[in-house]
Order: sequence, then C-alpha cells, then structure tokens
Amino acid sequence: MFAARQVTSSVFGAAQRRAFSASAASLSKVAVLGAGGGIGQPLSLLLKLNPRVTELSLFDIRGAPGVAADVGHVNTKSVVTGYEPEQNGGIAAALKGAEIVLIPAGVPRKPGMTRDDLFNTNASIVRDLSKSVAEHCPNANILIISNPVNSTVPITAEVLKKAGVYNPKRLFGVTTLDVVRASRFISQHKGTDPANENIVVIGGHSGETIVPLLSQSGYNLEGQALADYVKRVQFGGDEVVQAKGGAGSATLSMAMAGARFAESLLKAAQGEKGVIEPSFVDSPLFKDQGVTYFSSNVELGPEGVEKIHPIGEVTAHEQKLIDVCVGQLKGNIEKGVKFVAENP
Ligand SMILES: NC(=O)C1=CN([C@@H]2O[C@H](COP(=O)(O)OP(=O)(O)OC[C@H]3O[C@@H](n4cnc5c(N)ncnc54)[C@H](O)[C@@H]3O)[C@@H](O)[C@H]2O)C=CC1
Ligand SMILES: O=C([O-])CC(=O)C(=O)O
Repeated sequence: MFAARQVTSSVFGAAQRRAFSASAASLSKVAVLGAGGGIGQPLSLLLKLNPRVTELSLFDIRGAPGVAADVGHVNTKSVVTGYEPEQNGGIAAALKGAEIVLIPAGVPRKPGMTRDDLFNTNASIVRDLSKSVAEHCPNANILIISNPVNSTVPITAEVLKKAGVYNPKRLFGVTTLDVVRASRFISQHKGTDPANENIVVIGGHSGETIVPLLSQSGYNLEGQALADYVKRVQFGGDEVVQAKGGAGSATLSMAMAGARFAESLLKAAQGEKGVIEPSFVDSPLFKDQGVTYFSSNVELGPEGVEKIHPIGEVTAHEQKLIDVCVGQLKGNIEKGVKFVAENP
C-alpha cells in the first residue's frame, strides 16, 4: 500500500489487496490510542484500507466507538472495534493481542506554542497509556506520535523499564512526517517528482532538533536557499499550526505518515527485506554525548529494529545543525526520564 519511499494511488487497488491478503497469512491486530482525534480518525481510515491489517482496535476516552462504526463500513475485510474506558472491555480488550500500537492521544499545539509546551498535559497521558501497553501487550511495536516526541518516547521507555518489559527494538518515535515534508519541499523547489525523493532527516522531532541531510541526496543548495529549506523542514509543523489558526496541528499528513510507518512494520514482520524508515529510537549513534534516543534511518525486521544506519557523510553546515540538535535533544530526553522518576 504505502511504499516506504512513496505513496501511490494503489491504496485503493483491488488487485493489490487480493495479492496482499493471499500473502499476509499472519493475523495483524493494530490498535490506535486516541482514535477519536484529528490524527486518530484519518489514521484509522488508512489502516482500514490496509489489507495487511486484519483487526483494527480503536480506543479513545471519547468517540472511538463512533469512529469504529463509521470506518467499519468500509468494504475491506478487517474487523473494527471501538473502545472507551468503560465500553467493550476498555483498554485491556483494546490492547490484548495487538502487534502494533499507535499512540496519537494528547493535545495538539496552538499558534505561539512549542511542542515542549504540550509536555505538562501529554506526559501523563502517554505515561498512563504506556502502563496499559506494558500490562496488556508488552511485546507490541509501540509507535509514539504524541508530542513532544523527544520526551514522550523516553517516558514510554521508562515506564516499560519499570514494568520489566522494555524492548528497545520495539519502541519508535514517529518522525516520518519530517521526511515526508523534506521530500515534498525539495520536490517543490527543484520541480521533481516527490515520489522519487527520500531526503534523510535525522535528530529529533521539534524545531532545531530536526536535521535534513540534503547533501546525501546529491543536492547542494547554498546560502539563503539552503537556510530557507532547512527552516521550512524544521518548522513545517508550525506552518500547519499557523494555517489552522488555533484548530490544531497537522492531522491528515500525520495520519499518512503514521499509516506508512505501520505498513512498513507489517511488511517487515511478514518477511519483507530492506524496509527502511526513519525513526526516533534507542540509538547508539550519540550515546557518548549523553543522547540516548536519536532518529535516523532504521531497517525494520520481524523483531522490530533490525539495524540502525550510521549518519554517513555530512557537510560542515549539516554538522553544525547536528551539534545544535544534539545539545537540545539531551535536555528533552532528560526531561522525560525525570518525569517518570518523579511521577511513576
Ligand atoms: N509525531 C508527529 O509527527 C506529530 C505529532 N502530533 C501530535 O499528536 C497528538 C494528537 O494530535 P491530534 O490528533 O491533532 O489531537 P486531537 O486533540 O485532535 O486528538 C487527540 C485525541 O486524544 C484523545 N485522548 C486524550 N487523552 C487520552 C487518553 N488518556 N487515552 C486515549 N485517548 C486520549 C482525545 O480524546 C482526542 O480524541 C498531539 O500531541 C500532536 O502534537 C501531531 C502531528 C504530528
Ligand atoms: O507541529 C506540531 O505541533 C505537530 C507536529 O509534530 C508536526 O506537524 O510535525
């Protein structure tokens, strides 16, 4: 459905659905926590369209059963169930047997806010949902969408560690949207087909922690053009927040990015080789500088993270961006770890 490098109109292709359902013998339950929200709804729809998903479990503190009833009428085979805390067995039933759990639960930004301004509300939401994951589906792949991702991923890791079920290969901060944007923006600049662009983006998921490595795709923008491009990738989220004027942040492009990541995990779980996605994971790349999580290209396999790719060659300008990123990330990660230590 979604190629890691491109999305095609084959999302609706009957022939492809038949081919997948023949090959996708395994049962794949996918759960969305926060399914009633701006991201959760279109994400649920895209997952319903994915023939690799056999069961779709939609949980929210409000609204998920309605979304499930609606999405459940789409004529694909997967079974959809909606859950609220006191309905259909609540979060325990929603999570039981899940292979992938996507978490877009939490508040979005309004103009003038940074992602870190969401910490006070979203940290406890992610902590509590992570406790439920630890209890009900500790072996699932966990995809954290809720912001600030640079801190919410460490929060989930700390919760899983406390529960004795932390598997660094199965925890992913979703930074796919940064690559989607970086690829789209360069295609607009150069007049190329965005489907053929796959700009490497590393670091984290907020402002200056987002580092596009344009040189690795053979592009050499310079001066103001380079500065403008980097700024647009780093602050692409703000562009949407401003345009929505208080009604939230990116939801549709994020749903596409989340669905693409889930599709890549399912492909890898079903034996496909060479599936690569960028993701914010427990990473050795900058551990010597105290940065325990970092986003870079990650090869996925049946066990989750199979290989973390090295950063590779960078220009002097990109190195400066990385230095700024690493300094900021360290603080974001420590904030998440400290939160769980002080608020278990
Ligand atoms: N990683 C990324 O690239 C991106 C992340 N985001 C983040 O995703 C999050 C969600 O954004 P939207 O969907 O636009 O927000 P939204 O407010 O439209 O939806 C959030 C949903 O979460 C639900 N929720 C709240 N607490 C919950 C709990 N304890 N359990 C289950 N559900 C709960 C709400 O009821 C609501 O339906 C935000 O934190 C936003 O910043 C947004 C865009 C991109
Ligand atoms: O900007 C935001 O707050 C939402 C987000 O993470 C993005 O769009 O990349």
